Amino acid sequence: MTKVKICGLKEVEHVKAAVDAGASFIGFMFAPSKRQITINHAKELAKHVPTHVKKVGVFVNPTKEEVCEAVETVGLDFVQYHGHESADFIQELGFPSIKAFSIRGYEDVEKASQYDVDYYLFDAPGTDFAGGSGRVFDWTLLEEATISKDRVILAGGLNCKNVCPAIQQVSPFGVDVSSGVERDGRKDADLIKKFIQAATTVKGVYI
Ligand SMILES: O=C(O)c1ccccc1N[C@@H]1O[C@H](COP(=O)(O)O)[C@@H](O)[C@H]1O
Repeated sequence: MTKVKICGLKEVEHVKAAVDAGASFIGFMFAPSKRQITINHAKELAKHVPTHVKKVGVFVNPTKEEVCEAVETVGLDFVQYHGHESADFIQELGFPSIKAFSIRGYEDVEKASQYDVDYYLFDAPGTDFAGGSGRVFDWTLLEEATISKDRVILAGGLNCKNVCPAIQQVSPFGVDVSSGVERDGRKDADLIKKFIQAATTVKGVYI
């Protein structure tokens, strides 16, 4: 079954909706974004996340101190690096990690092989911020990827309508969504539920 990460949560109601609907990962944004929250805010939200659902902190070019403080205070299970962090930087910090790659062309997909991380997240390039633009990239660019599919998380403009064809085409380990489960700039419990239902009932080609 394809795993789902619901990203950019800010309200307890939406954390509960994601957990109840079967999300495997919940993402808290610590980087500049309209979804950015403080470490203390995330700590409060984290109280509503059971241990089987993994808490992910999303950062863009953070300092080591920022990452360590958030991991310790919130009890993060994974750190998502969504900027230009080097493989050495991620390695030195040593936390379970997800590295995001903004895909403009195949050369961006190839960059993934330079990293030794738990999951490789392929996303569309950001617009105002480093990610979370709600834009889709060309999924056919992943066809030649050398990274094992069971380490791939697909992101970028996914929603309740396109998540099934996306999974059928790419067969990723997981899918990640932010804009696609929002209405008028705010997360929507009904869309979260519909997205998770769609993503977890469709079968990929390889998984
Ligand atoms: O969500 C954001 O605002 C954001 C800002 C900076 C870096 C990453 C961000 N979000 C990540 O991008 C994916 C895709 O978002 P979308 O579904 O296209 O809106 C999101 O899931 C986050 O992992």
